[in-house]
Amino acid sequence: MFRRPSIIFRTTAFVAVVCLALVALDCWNSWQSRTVQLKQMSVATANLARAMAQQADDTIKETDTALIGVVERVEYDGTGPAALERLHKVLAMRVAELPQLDAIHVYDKEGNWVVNSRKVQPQNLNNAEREYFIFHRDHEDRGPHIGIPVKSRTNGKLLVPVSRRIDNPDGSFGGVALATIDVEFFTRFYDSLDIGQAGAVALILDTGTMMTRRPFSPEMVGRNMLDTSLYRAYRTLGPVGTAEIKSAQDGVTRLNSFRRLSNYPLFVGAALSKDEILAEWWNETLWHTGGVVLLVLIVGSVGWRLVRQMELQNKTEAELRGARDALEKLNKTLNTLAMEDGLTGLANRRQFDVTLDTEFSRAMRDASTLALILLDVDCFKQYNDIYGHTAGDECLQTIGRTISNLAARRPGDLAARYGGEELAVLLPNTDVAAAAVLAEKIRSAVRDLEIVHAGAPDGFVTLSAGVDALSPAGTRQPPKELIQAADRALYAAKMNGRNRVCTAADRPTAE
Ligand SMILES: Nc1nc2c(ncn2[C@@H]2O[C@H](COP(=O)(O)OP(=O)(O)OP(=O)(O)O)[C@@H](O)[C@H]2O)c(=O)[nH]1
Repeated sequence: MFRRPSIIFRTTAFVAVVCLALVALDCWNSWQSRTVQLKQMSVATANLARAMAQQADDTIKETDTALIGVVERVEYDGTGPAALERLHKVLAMRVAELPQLDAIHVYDKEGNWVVNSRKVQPQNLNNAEREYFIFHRDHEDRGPHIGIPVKSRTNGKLLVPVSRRIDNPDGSFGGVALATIDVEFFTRFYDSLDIGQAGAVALILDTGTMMTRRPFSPEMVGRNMLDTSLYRAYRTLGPVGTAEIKSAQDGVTRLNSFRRLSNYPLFVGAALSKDEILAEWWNETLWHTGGVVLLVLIVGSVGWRLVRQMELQNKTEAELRGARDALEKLNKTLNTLAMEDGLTGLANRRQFDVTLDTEFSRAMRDASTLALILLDVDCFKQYNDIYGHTAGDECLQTIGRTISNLAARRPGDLAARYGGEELAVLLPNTDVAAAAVLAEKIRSAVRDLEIVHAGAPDGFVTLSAGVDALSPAGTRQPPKELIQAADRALYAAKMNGRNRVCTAADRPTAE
């Protein structure tokens, strides 16, 4: 059977649910705003990578366009003294126009320096061992080639070589045209980007060689990046993608976006530190978590006080109920004590008087009968004298029990101690004859107890009884007269030799 939980349990559960709901709501809210923050930053890094890729693409495109012109001139004008003089001027002009360029060079098929954009034209220098030279010598491909970064022989700068092959009229290898982009050009652009303290960006060759990066360090230029997580992510997810990567170098976890250049075999990577991305979110989260904790504490403490109050109220109510029950019990006991005879356990005189009045009125009202038996222990003075007062008390108790067992069978019947050794039985709706029969039963039962009484005529304790009753047709008379009539009958019983029942007509019914 389902038992409804107590109000205290329900209140405690309600407060607990409210507190938990507040905490859960705050956690969910915080997690949502963290997800949004990371998503926004992912878009931001992707946009950054797009801008970097565009810048690198444009820079190389401009450089390559200049190279195409140079190759065309050399292939058509040749490398005679007049042509070289004109070419030198053109090269110087191109370099002056394009801020990213450090220089433009032309090498013959042996790698010897033919002409360049600088004012001074060094003699007897050879670049045949450079990677880009070897590439063009061995490949007939006429497209641009982005080489691995080199250090300038003339000014020591770090340079990104962009080169094209020059063919002889018969299609054989005739030399190389080279334009070098200053690494610092990219570095300056990357420094202008807002990527926080721990952010990083890089320009990397598709083959895994680092061109440049921010934070910049000269040793990183030309480094092989094949083993890095960024390169692996690019290879796996590329040409465009985003990945969360923990740096092996500085241990910082970053949100990386990478993108391949549209026209050249390079890719850029843009990364923002996750800690920096989430710094503001952390700040906000700490504030409202503090607020929620405070709220939970307030709700919890108010709830706790409420529950305590209820417990106290319940306890007080239980105590009051207990006190009321105890009082009722005490009242009952007092009532019983007030209405009961302490020795025999029968009703006392007070109760007898009250009941007589009540039953008398009822009998008059209903024109019914009401009988009264008065009983008196015979020669009781002698009994006390012979056996002592305590034995006398015990004898009265025994007689009381016997009367109680025989009389008072019906709800309205009442057996009472009328006074001293005198007892009474009140019987509503009973006539004299029926009362006399009951009186005889009592007398006989007491005699049959065979309580030895050396002072009594037949050696045992006996009773005498007087019986009378109101008749329905009788005239109205006070209850006192019923008692007097029964008493007269009792007197008659005594006079006629005791141990007998007499009615008001003074006729003994037993010997
Ligand atoms: N032990 C004891 N004796 C009581 C009690 N109440 C009354 N008595 C005694 O009962 C005796 C009544 O004596 P009496 O009125 O002379 O009558 P009796 O000796 O019974 O003689 P009859 O009534 O004429 O047979 C008195 O001695 C009372 O002291 C009681 O509660 N206990």
